[in-house]
Amino acid sequence: MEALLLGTGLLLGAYVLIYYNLVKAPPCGVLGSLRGRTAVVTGANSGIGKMTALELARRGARVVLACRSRERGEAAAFDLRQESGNNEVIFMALDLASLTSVRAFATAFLSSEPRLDILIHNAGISSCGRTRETFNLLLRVNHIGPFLLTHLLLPHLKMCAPSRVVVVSSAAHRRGHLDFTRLDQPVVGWQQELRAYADSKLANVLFTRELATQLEGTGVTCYAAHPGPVNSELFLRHVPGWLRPLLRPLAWLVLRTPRGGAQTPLYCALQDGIEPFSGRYFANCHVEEVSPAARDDRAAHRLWEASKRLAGLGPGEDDDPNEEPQPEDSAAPSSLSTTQPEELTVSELYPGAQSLPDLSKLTRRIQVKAESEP
Ligand SMILES: NC(=O)c1ccc[n+]([C@@H]2O[C@H](COP(=O)([O-])OP(=O)(O)OC[C@H]3O[C@@H](n4cnc5c(N)ncnc54)[C@H](O)[C@@H]3O)[C@@H](O)[C@H]2O)c1
Repeated sequence: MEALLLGTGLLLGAYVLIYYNLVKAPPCGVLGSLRGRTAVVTGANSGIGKMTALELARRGARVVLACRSRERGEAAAFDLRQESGNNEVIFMALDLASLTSVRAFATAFLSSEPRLDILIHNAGISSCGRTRETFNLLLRVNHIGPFLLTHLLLPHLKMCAPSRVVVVSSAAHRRGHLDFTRLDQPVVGWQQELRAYADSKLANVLFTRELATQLEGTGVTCYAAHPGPVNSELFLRHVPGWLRPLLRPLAWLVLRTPRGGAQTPLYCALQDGIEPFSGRYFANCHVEEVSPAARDDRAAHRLWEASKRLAGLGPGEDDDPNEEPQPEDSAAPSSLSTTQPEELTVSELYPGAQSLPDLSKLTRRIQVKAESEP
């Protein structure tokens, strides 16, 4: 009897611990008005991206949902307009697997939208599904597409500085390893897919690191964000149909909600004062140290050069980091979000929400002089 009680107590304790640490992660997004600001969120028709877009819309931003499917993208835009009461939520077509589509999106965006303040690379895949491509589809969607999109949208980001780029990465980057001789090799079978997913998430962290270096002094900052383990369709949609009804309740029980998962990307997009951590990796709304492979500046630079080739960036298109940014819009506030007098502050709405990362816990970024590829 005692053993039974002890066992039940332990189980309950473990569940409460998991529930409050993982499922109910404290909201740490910042409240402030984003009126007059424009944000792009990729893959915003579901999961973490949809919740991220909702929070940005609630703060008054014009939000562009960059999604692959017109039907699902338009439906999400409709939902988000209803839920946020903000009519400035629109859909624009973007398929990150196609470099032509990325270019078409950038052309349409740059010609129709006068500004870009926040770019959130959220879209991602964990498997190739039934698609058989001649290239590494996971790297293409999770890294090369976002790499190209960032380059093409940089003129707007610079013009609107201070502006931000957030790359939704994953703790899976710790298992990643980049083999530069086989970067674009097609991925076959679930084991290779798992490895390629981790590699692409490592690419996200290294890309963010190098991007920060390239953008120093421009007022555009960037962050890699780990949303935590989230109950979304990312992995479930590739699980055999018969297994899904078993896994769904388990996932609901132990994983974070998409809204919880959106908190760290939102923090990176909105929190004032984190600019000195440009290029760093955040989890649970705190800056975190990454694995040695993910803080290797030489690898980051090598990946940058390889990505330029894989993204088909011509020499003229490679953004010149020394180029003078255009003058800041004098009407725009100097920080990304502005807390309006009539609005609630984070601590009023979410008591106990975390604020700035504890600077004393930070390990300095190791500066390794990047060398050009042999
Ligand atoms: N769910 C988790 O536990 C978890 C953990 C760590 C990181 N992440 C990351 O969070 C991000 C969002 O994932 P999620 O969990 O919300 O899953 P999700 O499957 O709900 O969202 C992924 C989104 O990306 C879109 N997408 C896929 N391929 C695309 C393409 N070719 N072009 C444009 N959009 C495309 C999908 O349509 C979908 O809207 C991903 O980058 C993922 O790697 C998720």
